[in-house]
Amino acid sequence: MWVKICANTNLEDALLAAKLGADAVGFVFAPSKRLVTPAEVARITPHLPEGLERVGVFPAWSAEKIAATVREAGLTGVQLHGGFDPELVRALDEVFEGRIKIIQTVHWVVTAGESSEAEVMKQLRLIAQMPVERVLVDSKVGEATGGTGVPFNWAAASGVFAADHGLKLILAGGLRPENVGEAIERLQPWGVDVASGVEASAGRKDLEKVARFIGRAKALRERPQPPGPDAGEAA
Ligand SMILES: O=C(O)c1ccccc1N[C@@H]1O[C@H](COP(=O)(O)O)[C@@H](O)[C@H]1O
Repeated sequence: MWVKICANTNLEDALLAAKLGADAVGFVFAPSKRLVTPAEVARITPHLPEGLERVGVFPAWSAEKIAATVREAGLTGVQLHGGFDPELVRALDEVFEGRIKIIQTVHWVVTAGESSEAEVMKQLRLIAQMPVERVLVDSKVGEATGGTGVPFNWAAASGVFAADHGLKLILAGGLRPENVGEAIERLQPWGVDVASGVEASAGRKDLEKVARFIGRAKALRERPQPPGPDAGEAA
């Protein structure tokens, strides 16, 4: 199970996540209580272990601005959190020639009830035609598109996660040490991602919560995936 500990704001927390077995750490450049600047992240990433993925969470910026931030901050991945824009995905793939992992976020609008299922399914079919393997499904609550601490309806989402669209689905939204095991058992995602559920306060991680979250997630395995470029990297 691939695990990302997101919304880091300092070196201590990012190193803690790495030490406890996270596969990736995230840094939020979208409007957030956990917002960081490229310069701040540039002071953190040189001190992280080599194999640890460093993912920037971006709003709807241009490909040029995202690429400049990736370079300045020393990132290995981008999480496109400001909607699905095929042109942006193509432009980033071209600029980085596949060297950067792209995670496309799809939002499950929690107030939309079961109609979210059809909308998310539609977006996954479109994304499956793009040079993107990883898709993060996160809750949208009102205008808040991330870091909400609110899970979406896992029962309604079970068909989406069980469908064979050839994508690696990452579950996010309101995950915590207490519910991540149930979430994985019900949806069997390829990976999980958490921000607020492992915090002591906004932007500060809680050691014990991070340890319990990673321990629980790593104890469970994802659904077997078809072999691809990432095969075997998140066992
Ligand atoms: O974490 C944030 O503050 C944030 C703000 C704006 C966009 C994305 C953000 N984080 C992403 O949201 C998911 C879910 O957060 P939570 O676990 O429900 O608090 C998180 O994994 C980040 O990828």
